[in-house]
Formats: sequence, structure tokens, C-alpha cells
Amino acid sequence: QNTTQVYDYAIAGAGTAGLLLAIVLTEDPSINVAVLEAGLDGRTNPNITIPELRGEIIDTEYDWDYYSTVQPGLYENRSQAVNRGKTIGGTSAMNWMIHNEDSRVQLDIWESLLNLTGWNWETLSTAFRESEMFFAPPANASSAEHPNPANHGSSGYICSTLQRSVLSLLSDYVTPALLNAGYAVPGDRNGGNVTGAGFLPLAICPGNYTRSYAGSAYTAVQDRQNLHLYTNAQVTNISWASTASGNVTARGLNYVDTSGRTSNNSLSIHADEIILSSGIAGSPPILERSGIGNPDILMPLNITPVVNLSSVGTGLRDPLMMQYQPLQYNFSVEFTGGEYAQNYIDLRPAQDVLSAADYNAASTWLNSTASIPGLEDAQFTVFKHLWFTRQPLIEMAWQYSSTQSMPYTLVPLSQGTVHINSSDPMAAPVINPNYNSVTATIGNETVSWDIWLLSRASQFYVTELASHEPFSSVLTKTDPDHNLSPAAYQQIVYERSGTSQHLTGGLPMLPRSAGGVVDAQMLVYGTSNVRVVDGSIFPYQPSAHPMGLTYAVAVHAAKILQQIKGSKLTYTEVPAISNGSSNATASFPNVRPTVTYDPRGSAVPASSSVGVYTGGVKKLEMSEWVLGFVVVALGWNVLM
Ligand SMILES: Cc1cc2nc3c(=O)[nH]c(=O)nc-3n(C[C@H](O)[C@H](O)[C@H](O)COP(=O)(O)OP(=O)(O)OC[C@H]3O[C@@H](n4cnc5c(N)ncnc54)[C@H](O)[C@@H]3O)c2cc1C
Repeated sequence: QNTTQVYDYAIAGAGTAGLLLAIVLTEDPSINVAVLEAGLDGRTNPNITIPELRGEIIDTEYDWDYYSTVQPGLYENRSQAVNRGKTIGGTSAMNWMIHNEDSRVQLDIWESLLNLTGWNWETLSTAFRESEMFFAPPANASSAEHPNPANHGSSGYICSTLQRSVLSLLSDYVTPALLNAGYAVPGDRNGGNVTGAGFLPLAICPGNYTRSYAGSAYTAVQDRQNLHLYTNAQVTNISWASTASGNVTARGLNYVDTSGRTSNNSLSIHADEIILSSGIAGSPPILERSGIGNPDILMPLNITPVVNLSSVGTGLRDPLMMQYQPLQYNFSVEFTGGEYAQNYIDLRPAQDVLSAADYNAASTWLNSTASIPGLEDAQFTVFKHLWFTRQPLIEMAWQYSSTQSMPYTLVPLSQGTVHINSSDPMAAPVINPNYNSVTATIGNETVSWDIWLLSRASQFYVTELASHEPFSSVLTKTDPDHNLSPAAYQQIVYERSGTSQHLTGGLPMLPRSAGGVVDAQMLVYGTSNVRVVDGSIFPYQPSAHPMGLTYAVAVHAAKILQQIKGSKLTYTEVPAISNGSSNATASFPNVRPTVTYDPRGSAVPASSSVGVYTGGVKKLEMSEWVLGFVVVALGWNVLM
């Protein structure tokens, strides 16, 4: 540690957003950045580098191992394992989807409805493309893959490509059945219209078929003299230079070295600007321990309020997912490659997955409801806009092996909180996504909105697929049976639903009067130099998987900071990361990892030497899946 250096930026958290932000900022050699990461360096761990082994770091030292509070809105009040990566790269070390499925309409809302100047589809999709190095699929790829390289980045830090084999169930049976049912099945969806089904890119470098993520991006630039990354450095709070009236000014970050290398627990670094990038479970607690938050929460913990900002820790949400596949089919899995995961994603607006009666009744309730407790009015307005402009609100994710097809709601109305409840700076936060907490009146019925929508949409969608060829010819069972009454179907969906692992929010970027914590320059209200850049600032749940947008937010934030600082405004000095560049065609190695599949859908190495590629995969028998369901029902770890 250099105790005398005053950095330009000190970033708390070397995760998905924080590390990419640091990398882009330090393209200007005159800008010095320190990044403090609580976790270890796992960049050579095969459970991180081999995409098929994703999820294997869950419940290890690379996982924060957080659980939500008991959830009265879930079956049996189940608490949810809300995993977060605790390592270089953060949560991007445990997932693998990069696709930017955010539509033009939903990103333009940031600016047009929420007054977040400069945050719109144009700027965010540009930032996404700048984070991406896309490799088009090989010429012999399935006809179901139609990426348009023009919609993708060519020289960013994160590789993306379609996977090397496509499960023919999807291209031969599901796609034609969807077409026969009247659904659109477009090609590339990075162009602003994301509705429909198809394959989406994964964050994989095709050259050696390894995970591409914020951690691998750092490897490419780790020799930069102006970028200092500290691991085992857990930030506790912000140190203040001035808390006099007006905007408070930070001096630096205080942290604890968790490696045991030192017994000194009062470490700190100094910087002109502080950026919190510790994710949904990390950033809100740091603000609260620094005295920014709701005094009613801080004072009982003997924390002196510095800025009264009661919106800190609010607006946390997690889309509700049905965690057990409703479609089962008799299909022999013929993997031509080694991977088992599939990235066939079907995104649908409510109009396409609800009966006309359900859609009309729900629309009537939305139109007649002005506000919802726990949801900022601005966020409710956004939801209605998404609903009525036919933006995707339901996803069917076809994944893993032939037996998984999981529906979930993309934008839940239920929102919760994340707060501290201990003066111990190392204590876990209290994470409460508050699932199924919004009630709605649909026709004459009072229902729990999110589970109602998930259930009705799933039943409708499953019924459509079950009754259209050629998919219906391989379908053996729908479970729950799609012919059940809607109430009986919903009860089963309720018993099987929980986290999608897509938590965002907690420090929303919104006007202060609308419940915001940070402004459009990521600045925390009431401070002069504390900002937040991570998934906690999303103003509402993106109707998409959040990682692509997290990278986009990091790059866009870097540009804003460069403008503020007057530093060099380039995004051109991207080092060669992989074997290729713009619009390159993926050339996959002719080797395959040997993996088998455990009942959670996670892959496990077939031998202790995961580095040895010998080819071949083993498919689980159905009985193992049944066993798997029992295991998973006891402690879900869905890997989306
Ligand atoms: C199991 C799982 C699978 C997922 N799959 C997908 C997927 O396939 N596609 C998709 O789009 N999204 C997926 N997501 C969601 C996506 O990965 C996250 O939304 C995104 O990565 C969050 O990025 P972030 O920068 O906000 O936080 P993170 O990436 O979690 O970064 C936060 C960093 O801060 C560090 N930190 C925390 N507290 C402190 C502290 N006090 N001091 C110092 N450092 C600290 C953490 O260790 C971490 O490195 C998945 C999430 C999970 C959990």
C-alpha cells in the first residue's frame, strides 16, 4: 500500500462494473486508480475460467454466500440464496450471459421518463458495444443464429460469441413451433428490438473457449502502472474530509485487510473521487456505515448521520422465476460440442403471453391504480409504459440440457430493501427483495401480482407450445399440467418459484424527489465526490439479464467521469485480448472439456484434471433430475 498517494479515483469493489470502469479510466495514463476488492484473485481457478463449470464457485470462498431474509411472499416463507461473486470480476465470475437484450424503448425511458440526461438507448447501446468484442459464429452454425455484426462491438474488453454447438431441439422443434403459433422469431436482437426467441451471445473467448469477464479484461491490462488493484481489501466506510453543511466531501476509503497479512484494521487510501462498485449487497451498506442513509436506521447503530437520505437501500428487486421446468420432452440430446448450456432466450410482452381476458383485466387494474406502496411512482409509470408499449415482461429461458425451460417475470412490481443492522462493519447486510408483496385486483379477484403474472403467462405460453407442431410431437409432459385450472396451476408455480439471481437496485439513479440516491452523474445526493457505479443504481429492473447493461453502465460512467475530469476522451486503446478482432468469425478449438452434469444443472469436472480436454459429455438420467429437484428445492441456486 502506498499510504501517501492520493489517487484520482478509489473504487470499492473490483466486480463487473467497478473493474471495467477502472480499466477504461486508466486508458489515460495520467489517471491513477486504486480498486479495493474484498475477495480473492480467482482468475486461474478453472471453476471460473471454464464456462461449463459456472456455478461451481457458489458456496466457496469466492461467494459472499448471502441469504435473503425469510420471505413471507414465497412458498413456506423460503429465504433465498442470493449469491454474489467475491473475487476479481465479482459476480461476472459466476455467470455467462453477456447479451444486451435491452430494447430501445426501455433504455430511452431512463432519459425521457426519468430525466436522467444522457442515459438512453443510443448512449447505453453504444457503451455496450464498446465493452464487447464479438465473434460471429462459424459458417456451419445453425440457421437459427443470425447475429448482425453491425449491432455488436468489435474491440471491447469482453469477448462474446454464440456457443459452438446448438441443441437441435431448439432450432428444429421450438423455433418452428413458435412460428406456427404465430410468434416472431427474429435474428439478432442487439439492434433495439429484442422481442422474440433466438440465440444470444455468451461471454466466452472462442480462441481458448474460456470465460470472458471483468477479471479476464483486467489480466490484459494488469501491468498498467496507474491501476492498483488490492485484493482481500474489504471497504468498511468512507472517510470524510469535510462534513460541514452543504455537500459533504470524502477523503478516501477505510478498509480491512482480510488476508491476515496485517493486524492493522485501520487501513485507508485517499482519492479525489470515491466510487462505490460493491454491488447490490455491498454498496448500500458502505453508504450507511459512512453516515449516508435513513437516520432511523443509522442512529440505533451509533452511526452519526452525515447526509439524511432515506432512499439509501430502497428499490431492491429480484425477478421471480419458476425454478422447475414446466415442459418435459422426449428428445435425445445430441451435443455436437462440449457445452450443455443453451442461450435460447424468448422475450415476450404481456400481450403475447396472456389471454385477451387476462391482459384486459390486468390493464384495467394498471390504468386504475395510481401508486403502489414500496414502489416509487416514477417506477410504476415506467412499468405501465413497458406494459402498454409491448416491451418484454416475460422470459422463457431454454437452458442447460434438454430438460430446462424456465419462465420468469422480467420486471417485478414487488420491491424491497437492503440495509445494515449491525455496527460490525464486517456483518452481512439484511437483504429483503420482498417477493410477491404487491397485490392487484384482476377482475373480481385480489391476487399477488408477480406470481399471478408469472403463472398466467407460463400457462398460456406452455399451452401454445404444447399444441403446436413440431414441438408437440416431442413433448411428453407439461408439469404443472397446462390443462389445470388457472388457480391450481398458480399454486404449483407458487410452490416452485423464487430468485432469478438478477437482483438490482438499492441505490437508484433517480431524481432525489423521486426516491433517488444518485443523480445522472452517478453522484450521491448531498456529497461532492462520492459516486456509485454498479447494478444497484439501475433506476428500475431492466427487462433483460442485467450483466450486459452493467458493463454498459460502467463504460458510460467512465465517459461521464472523463468529461467531468477533462481527461483524455478515448475508447480506443483496447489491448489485444483474444485471437481476433472486429467481426471476426469464431474459430473454436477442436477440444472439449470433459464434464458431467449434476442435478442442479451445474457441471462438474469428470476428472481432477480439468485442464485436460478429452471430449465427451454425459447426460443425466431423469431419475437424477428428480433427485436434483428435491435437492434444489431445499436450497435453490439457480444459475442464470
Ligand atoms: C449465480 C448468478 C448467475 C447470474 N447469471 C447471469 C447471466 O447469465 N446473465 C446476466 O446478464 N446476469 C447474470 N447474473 C447477474 C449479474 O451477474 C449481476 O447483475 C452483475 O454481475 C452485478 O454486477 P455489479 O458490478 O453490480 O456487482 P458485482 O459484480 O457483484 O461486483 C461487486 C464487487 O464488489 C466486491 N465487494 C462487495 N463488498 C465489498 C466491500 N465492502 N469492499 C470491497 N469490495 C467489495 C465484491 O466482492 C464484488 O467483486 C447472475 C448473477 C448470479 C448471482
